[in-house]
Amino acid sequence: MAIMDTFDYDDIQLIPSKCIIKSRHDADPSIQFGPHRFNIPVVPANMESVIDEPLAIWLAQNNYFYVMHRFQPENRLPFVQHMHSQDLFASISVGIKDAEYEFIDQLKAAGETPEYITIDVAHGHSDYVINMIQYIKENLPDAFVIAGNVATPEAVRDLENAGADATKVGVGPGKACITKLKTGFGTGGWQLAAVRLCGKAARKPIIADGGIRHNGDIAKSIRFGASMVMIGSMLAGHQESPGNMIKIDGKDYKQYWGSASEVQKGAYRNVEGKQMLVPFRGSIKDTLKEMEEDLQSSISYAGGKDLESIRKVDYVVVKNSIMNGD
Ligand SMILES: NC(=O)C1=CN([C@@H]2O[C@H](COP(=O)(O)OP(=O)(O)OC[C@H]3O[C@@H](n4cnc5c(N)ncnc54)[C@H](OP(=O)(O)O)[C@@H]3O)[C@@H](O)[C@H]2O)C=CC1
Ligand SMILES: Nc1nc2c(ncn2[C@@H]2O[C@H](COP(=O)(O)O)[C@@H](O)[C@H]2O)c(=O)[nH]1
Repeated sequence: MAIMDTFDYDDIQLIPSKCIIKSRHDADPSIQFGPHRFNIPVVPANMESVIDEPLAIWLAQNNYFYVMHRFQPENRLPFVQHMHSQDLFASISVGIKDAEYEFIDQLKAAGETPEYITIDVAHGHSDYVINMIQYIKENLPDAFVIAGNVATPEAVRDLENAGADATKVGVGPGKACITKLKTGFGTGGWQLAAVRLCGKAARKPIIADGGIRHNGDIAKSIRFGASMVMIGSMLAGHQESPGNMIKIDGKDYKQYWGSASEVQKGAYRNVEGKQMLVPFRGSIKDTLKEMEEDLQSSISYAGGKDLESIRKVDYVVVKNSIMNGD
């Protein structure tokens, strides 16, 4: 089967509806996601070059969603305990290898249920992911389980039916990704259309993961069915970001590396990611504030008062021409 009618973020413009608010301040861009309500539907990617413990603490304290990465596995139980000792929600990632089942056992034995657990693998449409969803639900029934990553409506339905509370959509659209080049597979170039297809099949929330290049792409993700948007490269260049700062010709950059890169894996085996530099952008607090303000504007253009109004707007397919005026 070939899916012919596809598009990506740059191919779409949303059409304004009559404004019903006096000020953009009156627009509410918050989102209920699992057991918490967050300021905006944005979550930094669960990558070692995007999030670390100090940033996770700041995000949780300030009402932003976060997902801690899984690349220092021994730190995860102390991390959950540390978050809970401060009355903050814990949100962690797991893989699907055998040792990860022992980690779920450890959490249970310690009496620590993270509020959110993300099953983070490249190809999430798999019985091994389904087994992990079921194991977490059996042993830590109060955890909100996010499973991914997937690219198809069938995958969304299979993971939801296995017990996932949300699914994460996006195989290969990431900035540090070379999956599409090395394997020929994925949603690179049609990520927004994949979000739309998956969103139509979903009965539970979906996270659009990868390919966000402008703040307006967040509103477009919401329009096409996402409840939350995961962002890597655009959130990796801040003073709070874990990557090293590099100066070239007087300009500051931060290192951003893929979770399946040689840098992350420590060996050139099954590499599907690269390391790159992203421009330094100052504090993440300012970037998140700007995203919030831009979403408030989006809600105003949608003719509503909250994110729900964005889901109803019409759109046009302009095929790669939204930058023509620049
Ligand atoms: N969103 C995306 O497009 C992508 C994201 N990533 C990120 O990179 C990190 C590493 O991912 P991943 O390689 O899944 O992690 P893991 O090394 O934990 O692999 C997951 C498990 O699935 C098995 N597996 C079977 N088929 C595949 C496949 N096609 N791709 C990957 N694993 C497979 C692996 O076995 P074995 O290793 O023996 O094959 C391994 O046991 C994750 O954080 C992931 O999110 C990576 C690529 C794409
Ligand atoms: N194919 C790969 N995808 C990766 C890798 N590391 C992370 N990712 C995915 O990218 C998004 C972030 O995308 P961005 O466009 O916002 O930068 C992240 O959440 C993962 O799903 C990798 O090594 N290879």
